[in-house]
Amino acid sequence: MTPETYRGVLERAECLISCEQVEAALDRMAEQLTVQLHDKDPIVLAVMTGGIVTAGLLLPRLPFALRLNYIHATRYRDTTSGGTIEWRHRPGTIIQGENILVVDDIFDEGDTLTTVVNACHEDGAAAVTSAVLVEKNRSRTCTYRPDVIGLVTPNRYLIGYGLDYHGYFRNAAGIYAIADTDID
Ligand SMILES: O=P(O)(O)OC[C@H]1O[C@H](OP(=O)(O)OP(=O)(O)O)[C@H](O)[C@@H]1O
Ligand SMILES: Nc1nc2[nH]cnc2c(=O)[nH]1
Repeated sequence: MTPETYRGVLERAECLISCEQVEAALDRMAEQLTVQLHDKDPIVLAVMTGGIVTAGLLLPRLPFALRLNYIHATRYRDTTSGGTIEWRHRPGTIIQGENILVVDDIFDEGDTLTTVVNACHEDGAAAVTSAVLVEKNRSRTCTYRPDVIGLVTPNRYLIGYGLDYHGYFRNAAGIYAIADTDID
């Protein structure tokens, strides 16, 4: 992406959620997760790639024994619309008999989290809890819902706090909706 394009996308984007609001949402998520998991010795699975930002911000807020690992299923692959799920890393036997916490940045159509949670059950997890920073306010065909949700946003294409546009803007400070004219 050229520096001009980068600047233009950011200038045209609308800030929907400030850093302060995201931090407050993370505090609330951590409180709920602490109640649910403080004595469960969970393995946290960050859903790569965007989920590492939410996981990284959440972990220091969780004052109990846990281990960190990752899982990688992707369906957007540098585009703004979802396709078929592609597996890049599935942890397999290490999750057998364990309490799993799956952490992702966004629940949009819901296919990614549904697939990841189902895979954890198939691979023998004792229990699976899920947490997402953002849920879009939209209709969806999947019936699964995350256990813990930080924020609810309008159904627009979002960037920031792990959410990318063509691989960029995961580091944007705040959650922004890109302009309709930038959606491809
Ligand atoms: O609810 P869904 O419609 O399935 O979309 C949610 C998924 O989309 C994004 O992942 P993406 O496939 O873009 O990979 P990324 O994390 O590398 O950006 C996001 O991080 C979620 O995992
Ligand atoms: N960056 C980004 N990734 C997504 N994956 C699913 N929905 C979104 C979205 O709104 N923004």
